[in-house]
Amino acid sequence: MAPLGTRLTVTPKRGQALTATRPFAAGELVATFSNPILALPDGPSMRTTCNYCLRTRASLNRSLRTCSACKAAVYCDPSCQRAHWKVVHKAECAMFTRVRTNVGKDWLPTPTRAVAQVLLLLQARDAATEAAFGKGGTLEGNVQGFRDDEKVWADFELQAMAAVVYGGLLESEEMLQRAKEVLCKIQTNAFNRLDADTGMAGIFLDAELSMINHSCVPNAFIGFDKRTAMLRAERDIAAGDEIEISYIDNNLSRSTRQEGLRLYHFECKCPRCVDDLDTYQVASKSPVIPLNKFSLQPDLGRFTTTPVGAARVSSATVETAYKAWRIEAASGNDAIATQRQWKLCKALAEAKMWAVEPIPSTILQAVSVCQANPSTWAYALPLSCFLAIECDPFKLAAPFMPWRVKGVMMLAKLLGETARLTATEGLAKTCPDKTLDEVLEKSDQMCMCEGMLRLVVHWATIGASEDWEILQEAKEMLQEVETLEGREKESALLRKWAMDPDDPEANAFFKYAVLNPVNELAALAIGIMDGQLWSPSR
Ligand SMILES: C[S@@+](CC[C@H](N)C(=O)[O-])C[C@H]1O[C@@H](n2cnc3c(N)ncnc32)[C@H](O)[C@@H]1O
Repeated sequence: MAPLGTRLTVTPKRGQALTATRPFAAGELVATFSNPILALPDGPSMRTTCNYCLRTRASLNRSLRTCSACKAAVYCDPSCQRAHWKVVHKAECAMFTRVRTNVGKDWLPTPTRAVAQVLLLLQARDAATEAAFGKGGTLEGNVQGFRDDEKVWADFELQAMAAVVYGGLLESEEMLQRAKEVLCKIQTNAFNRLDADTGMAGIFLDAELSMINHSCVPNAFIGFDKRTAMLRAERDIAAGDEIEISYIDNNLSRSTRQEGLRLYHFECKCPRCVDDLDTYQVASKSPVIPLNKFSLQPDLGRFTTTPVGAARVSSATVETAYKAWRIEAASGNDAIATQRQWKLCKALAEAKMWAVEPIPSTILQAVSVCQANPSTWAYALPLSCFLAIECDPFKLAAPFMPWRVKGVMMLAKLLGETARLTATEGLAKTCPDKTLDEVLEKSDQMCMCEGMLRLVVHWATIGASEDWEILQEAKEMLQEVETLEGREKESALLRKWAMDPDDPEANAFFKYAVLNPVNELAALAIGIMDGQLWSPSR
């Protein structure tokens, strides 16, 4: 069954597909998926994450209760424990006693646990699991494709064996074969449930959601909230359009994307792949560009003319830089490693291709490096401004995309902090740079902060669920900032701008009080990356 507003179709070259039966506006929720067959945290984090609702101990800020039988699975409360027992833990609980006895561990690697769960649910004749994973089940497995890849298949054999042994299942050739087929289906259909807020991963598999095919220029995206996946339109979708999401980071170069898609066993024929388009070329064709009128990059012309006046570097150069960067990035993320990674971005930086990886990832990492050291802390602000105006809008042309909203929220928080320090004169003491200090001194950082918060509240309301932590936090901060004494006039103008960005007076104020200082700060970023960050001087 397909969710309301969609229907299942079958295409000759791509198998089953999900197609819209009515139009969806950009940002609109297409469907929610709350009854996954698999929803589990990654390996060892099953000890620090509620095994049912998948909220982490850190986000809940309290200790979790452990299953008294297996002493492995943990829960945030008795209702989650009962619900998990019903959906799967009843079948898998004894497995963890075996694991402890055999290898002295209280967790299993994610794929092993996932395969064991499916096999145990099949054994218990669970209807949904049978319909998806049973003989003639709905899920594509690309079994032959995996079998042809010797290295992958050898890996699958080990994982399948572990699932059968720890699952306490009959160790027959038939069971092992079945376990490998289950693994193929999981690999093809499960989502990496990357939690944007905590950075925690895990896997999520829902049989209906698995019907969605891939494109590197998708028209939809998925967000996760606890045990629910939400499918939203990334741009307007017309009735009759196939709904497509990206299985991988679609901003990476073509060969890196192809490497990521290898495990799905198909050749992507999207325009980005066929014409080998870079991030800017894709952004320039995006139908959601006009939404950026209400954003930190309201100069819509930039979407079609950027990078300005520079010769584009070839995709081969991008590939080489990214490959070298990936090796370097794996070696560390401290200041020295980040500086080395930045050097590998040189060719792209000279061409001003700021939104092309590995530049954004390196700058984002530099933000963390700055924040870890009091003498460089303030540099995080110009670097984040740069990401918000020169990288994120071109990588994610829709301003409601959660990663983009998160970047603006990061700025709001930094500004709240620098405003507090400037007011107490603490910033001048810690700010490592005179020019930065001067820009901050003359800017109204509270106005900038409020502008950011209004953007977050506006876009998160469109592209995320009401209880998204970032949205809640932004609303609370906005309430505080709005009610600060002495800023009634500024706040009224920003409120007016949020309601009508075309209002001349409000728009001019937003430009003067928010956009101009953000651009001035961003202008310092490359100098910081090229030198000051690594040898701060005053
Ligand atoms: C999650 S499933 C999607 C549903 C699948 N089409 C089916 O019939 O069950 C992933 C598999 O769908 C196919 N697929 C997804 N996107 C595709 C695309 N753009 N072109 C061709 N095949 C695609 C590949 O076989 C891939 O391994």
